[in-house]
Amino acid sequence: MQKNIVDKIWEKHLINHSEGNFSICGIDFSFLHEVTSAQAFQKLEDRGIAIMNPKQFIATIDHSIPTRPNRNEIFDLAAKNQVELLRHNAQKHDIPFFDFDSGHQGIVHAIGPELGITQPGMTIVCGDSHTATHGAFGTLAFGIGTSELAHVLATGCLLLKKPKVMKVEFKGQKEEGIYAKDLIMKLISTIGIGGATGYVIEYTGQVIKNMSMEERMTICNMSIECGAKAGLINPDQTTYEYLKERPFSPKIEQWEKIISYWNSFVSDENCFYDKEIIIDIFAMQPMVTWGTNPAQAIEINSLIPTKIQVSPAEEIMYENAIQYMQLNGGDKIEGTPIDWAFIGSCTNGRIEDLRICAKILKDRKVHPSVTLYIVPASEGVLQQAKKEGLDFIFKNAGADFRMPGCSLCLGMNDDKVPAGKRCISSTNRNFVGRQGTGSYTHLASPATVAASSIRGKITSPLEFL
Ligand SMILES: CC(C)[C@H](C(=O)O)[C@@H](O)C(=O)O
Ligand code: SF4
Repeated sequence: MQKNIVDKIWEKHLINHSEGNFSICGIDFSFLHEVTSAQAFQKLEDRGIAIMNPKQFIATIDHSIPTRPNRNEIFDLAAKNQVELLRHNAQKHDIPFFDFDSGHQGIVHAIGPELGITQPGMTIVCGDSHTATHGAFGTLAFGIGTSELAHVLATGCLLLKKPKVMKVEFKGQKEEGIYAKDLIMKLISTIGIGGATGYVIEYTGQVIKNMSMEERMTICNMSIECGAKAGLINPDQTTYEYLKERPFSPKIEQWEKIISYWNSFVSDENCFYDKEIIIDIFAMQPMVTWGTNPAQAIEINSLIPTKIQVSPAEEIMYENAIQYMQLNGGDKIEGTPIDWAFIGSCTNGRIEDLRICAKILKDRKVHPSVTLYIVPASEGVLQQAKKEGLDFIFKNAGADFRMPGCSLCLGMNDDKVPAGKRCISSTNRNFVGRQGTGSYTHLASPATVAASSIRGKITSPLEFL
C-alpha cells in the first residue's frame, strides 16, 4: 500500500498499537522552555522518577526574558524565577541548557533546526503550540501539555491517536514580493481557524519544493493557526543541504547512509490522504490581517469585509473583531496608520527574514511616528546578521535591533505594545491584547512590516522591490 510521510513516521515509532484508541508512540526529542516545563519537572520530583534519557532533551530561555542589552538582569520576579528554575532543573538532570550568551540561546523552534537536532523522520514535542515549525524537515512535531511533557520526561513515550492527514498544495507561481508568510496566511484565511482541526497537514507541490528551509519553517509554523496538530513537508535535497555539518547532525562519514534512511520517509506517489486542498496563488497580493484571529486576513489591496460578507455563524466574531480593532468594514486596509512594527518570532525572525528587511530599510528611515523592533530569533541569527552588517542598516534606519527572544510576539516579557497603539507584526497570532493589553495587531510578512514602518501606515512591499 502507498503510504504518506505521516504513515511512515507513525509506523516507525509505534510501540504498542491499539485499534481506535490511544497507541504508545516513541518520542525522539523534546525541547524545553521556561514557561511550560516547571510543572513537568515537579511531577517527576513528587513521584521520585528520574528522566529516562536526558540526551533526548535540550532547554533554552525565550518567552519571558528581556531583549535589552543587559538582559541577564531580569527585573520581573515571576520571569526571573521561571528562568532560574529551568536553569536549575536542566543542571540537575544533565540536560543541555542554552543560556544567555551560550551562542545558541534563542526561540526553541529556531535553535532546534539551527543546531541540526530537528531531522527527517523524527517525532519531536515541546510544551509549545508552534512546535509544528520543525515539520519543515519531514519531522512529526507538535505541541503538548505539561502532564504529557512529564510522561515524555519519564518514559520517552506518549499516548497518541493516529492523526488524519490533509494534503495542501499551493498552485501557481510565487511572484516577487510574495513570501511564505503570505501563502500560509492565504491558506488560513481560506479554510478558517478550524479548517484543519483533527489533521496533520502535509504541504506538497512545486511551490513548496522551490522554498528554502527557512520559508518552509514559516509555512509549518502557522499550521496550528488553522487548527492542525502539525504541518510537515517531505525531506529533499534542500533539507539535507541545510542539515550538513550542524552541531547535532549526523557525521559526514555517515552521510550517504543517513540520507537513504531519511529518504525512506518521503510520501509514496499516489498515497492516500484523508482530505486534499489546493490554494491558488496566481496573481496574489501580500496578505495582512484586519481582525483578531489569523484567519481574518485579506490581500493588502482589498477592502476590510463588511458584515454582509460574513457567514451568520461568524457574525459575532466579526463584530467583536472589527470593534476591537477600531476599523470599519468597507474601508481600505492599506494606508491604516501604525505606531509600532515588529520583525521577529519563530515565524519570521530568521536570517532570511532579516535580510529581506535590510534590503527594504537600506538607505531609508523608519517613519518618525513608528517604533520598529527587530529581534533575531536566536543568538545564531544575531551573529550572522552582524557578520553581514545588517545591524548597521537597521540602526541607520532608526530601528531598534535587540537581543534574541520571543519579545513582542506575546506580552509575556518586558517588550509590549502600549494600549491603544497599532502594530504591524511578522508574528503568528493577532489575538486581543496579544502584544500588550489594549494593543492592536496586524499580521504580515517581514517585507510588509518593513515597508509599513517606513511609510507609517500599512504599505505593500511591492513598491520597494
Ligand atoms: C507560552 C506558550 C505555551 C505559547 C504556545 O504554546 O504557543 C506561546 O509560545 C504562544 O505562542 O502563544
Ligand atoms: S515567538 Fe511567539 S509564537 Fe514563537 S514560541 Fe515565542 S511566543 Fe510562541
